[in-house]
Amino acid sequence: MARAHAAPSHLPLLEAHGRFLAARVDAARALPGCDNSAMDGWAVRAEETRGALRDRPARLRIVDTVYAGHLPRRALQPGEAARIFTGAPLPTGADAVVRQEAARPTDDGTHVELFISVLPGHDLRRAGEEVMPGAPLFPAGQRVDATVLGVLASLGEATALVRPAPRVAVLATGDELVPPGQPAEPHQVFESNRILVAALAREAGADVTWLDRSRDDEAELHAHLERLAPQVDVLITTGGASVGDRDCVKRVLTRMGARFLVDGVALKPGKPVAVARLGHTAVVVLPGNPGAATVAFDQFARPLILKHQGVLEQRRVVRARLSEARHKQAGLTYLVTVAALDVRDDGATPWARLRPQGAGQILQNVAAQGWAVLPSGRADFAQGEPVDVQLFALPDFQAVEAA
Ligand SMILES: Nc1nc2c(c(=O)[nH]1)N[C@H]1C(S)=C(S)[C@@H](COP(=O)(O)OP(=O)(O)OC[C@H]3O[C@@H](n4cnc5c(N)ncnc54)[C@H](O)[C@@H]3O)O[C@H]1N2
Ligand code: MOO
Repeated sequence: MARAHAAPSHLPLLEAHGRFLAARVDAARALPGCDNSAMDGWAVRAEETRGALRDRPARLRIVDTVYAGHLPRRALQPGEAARIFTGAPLPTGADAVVRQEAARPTDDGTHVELFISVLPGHDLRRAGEEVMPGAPLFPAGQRVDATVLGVLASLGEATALVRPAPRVAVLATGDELVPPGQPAEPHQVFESNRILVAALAREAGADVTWLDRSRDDEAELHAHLERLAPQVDVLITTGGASVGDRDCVKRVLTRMGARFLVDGVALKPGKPVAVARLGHTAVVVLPGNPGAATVAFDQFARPLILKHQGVLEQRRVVRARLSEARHKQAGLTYLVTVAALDVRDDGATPWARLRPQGAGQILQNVAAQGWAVLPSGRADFAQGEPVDVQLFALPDFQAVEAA
């Protein structure tokens, strides 16, 4: 879809949660910022602990107490030690810490006895040992999760440069649909796609600003589309995408001047999916079957929503063996829900535990791990046959230029 991403802006860290970095982040300071103690104990010169044992302790004069966030009052001279606490800066002259369990102050509090011998660097955290100033930390496209937020804050960043969430509207169509919470006859269907698709859109980073419903009536549908399209970046419809007499979504869009980039694909579930542009708005027409809507959203709407945020998602793909044989239409690629990857002791390749496939069913995708890809060109797949599985967890995101 030829559309520039939204301009990035600096958001307070918690508001940037779940978004994607619009530019690389380099470390603005060292981590840690200075040499400091890893333990509560005593800052010492390591050489002065040489040979120390419990019955032959090294004895040093206590000259200072250093707390985290405070500077030492003075440098350590030979024969001296400073009381020090975890995270407190190391006094000049000290090069090691002896933890307090291995030491004891004398009764008069003037000296400390050390029961172990330590080498320089013992129980210290060195300035820059984790991150050097200027080090490239996160690439553009990095997803801002909790761990990334923690790192940004520890570098002193109060904001992150991210693109705003694309605005998304979801319009469910169908005469048979009844909103949940109202009474329904057996021939009626509780409307579930709106909440399903809205939540999928949100999981892809969208700000779902509208949730509407239309009957299979061209004038009503037209009115909804005309009102919603200018207000959002991505408009997603469900139902009425196929060839039935009342499947009028594509017809109405065409009449409104939409340009179709995709209109039907060799994919199951999700075959009738379409992608179009209506003015500045990207429109994704999802099939009404919930299982088909889920796959079509995943393969067509999700990438669009992510692209608005400046990223291309790359899922991990693993080879796995089919837990059962499958027959399919040869001309279509099938995406079959994988409930789990099972590692058995019969080889290195895991087994993809397939769920029953039903475009009209809704349970198969709950807590799913990925899609098994049964490619077009063949009808029969044997049990145990290795195929590619697209995994949902831990994808890579790469920054992309606006098309
Ligand atoms: N003759 C043909 N018939 C069908 C074809 C075809 O190629 N030739 N394609 C089939 C495929 S594949 C799919 S997928 C479905 C999709 O059709 P539509 O997008 O037109 O969906 P509807 O007919 O409106 O609804 C299908 C099914 O889903 C239920 N539904 C719809 N919206 C919702 C909702 N918001 N919440 C819950 N359930 C919903 C609806 O009640 C129907 O049961 O077409 C095949 N037909
Ligand atoms: O594509 Mo439909 O999604 O096969 O049921």
